[in-house]
Amino acid sequence: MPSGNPSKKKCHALLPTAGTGSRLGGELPKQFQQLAGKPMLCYAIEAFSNTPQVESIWIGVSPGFIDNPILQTIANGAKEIQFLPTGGPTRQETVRNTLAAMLNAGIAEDDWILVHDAARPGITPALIEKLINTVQTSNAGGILAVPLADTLKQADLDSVIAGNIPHSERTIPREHLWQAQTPQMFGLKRLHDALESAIRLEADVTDEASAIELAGAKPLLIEGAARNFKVTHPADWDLMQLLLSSATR
Ligand SMILES: Nc1ccn([C@@H]2O[C@H](COP(=O)(O)OP(=O)(O)OP(=O)(O)O)[C@@H](O)[C@H]2O)c(=O)n1
Ligand SMILES: C[C@](O)(CO)[C@H](O)COP(=O)(O)O
Repeated sequence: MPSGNPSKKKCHALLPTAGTGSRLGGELPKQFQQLAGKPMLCYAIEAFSNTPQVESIWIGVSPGFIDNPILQTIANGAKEIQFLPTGGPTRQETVRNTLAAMLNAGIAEDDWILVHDAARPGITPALIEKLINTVQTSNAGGILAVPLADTLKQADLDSVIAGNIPHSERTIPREHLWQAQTPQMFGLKRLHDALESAIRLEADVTDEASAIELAGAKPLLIEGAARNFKVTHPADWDLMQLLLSSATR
């Protein structure tokens, strides 16, 4: 468990931004495509820039993208932003590489890091502050998540409700089931070491909390919001376009 006075630790945003957006498609990776008038990445940068407790924003991009002029237009005037060529073959490797660069840059080992998908442009300063204010007093680390509202079904290979398993296992009880969102907030060195270990074990961790759980801890679940969904498929893009075109931020 990280030591030190939780209130003295600074908070920094880490935006893994090195994906190819293959499930969405398009000429550019989705985070750089125009969404409601600006590149999708701008929305997350603005939300963290407009959150007073967030000191700096670190953005891990593919090494091949680091000199792309689009990055300078995106960074224009926002809070202390660092673009880093730390993109890796998987999301968790991008996050691990960016955390290592932050340690090398002298960020304090027990400062808080909020890892947020560039693909979740619906994030707001209010949601970020809710996470910070809850986690900072606990030292445990935590994530935004939403309680599952739909009934979950187990499918078989023919995409029908699985008949080859006991009926009691076909409909998965949804009490205590949550859908993980981001930001996910943990101590810098603690998260780096947990991800390093998970990658070495070739564990399939698709979020930061999974690596922390693997290390034996139990992160807090803090209720997020439906608007903070991840833009993955074309239908998500269309829905987020509507939301951002009409919503007040
Ligand atoms: N090697 C990777 C893969 C993903 N990401 C980032 O992780 C976030 C969530 O990942 P996802 O929505 O899956 O993005 P992509 O991997 O780009 O999408 P796809 O799986 O459709 O290719 C995105 O901001 C993406 O840029 C990353 O930094 N490095
Ligand atoms: C981190 C995450 O957004 C939590 O739900 C999700 O695991 C990312 O998955 P992806 O396949 O890398 O988009």
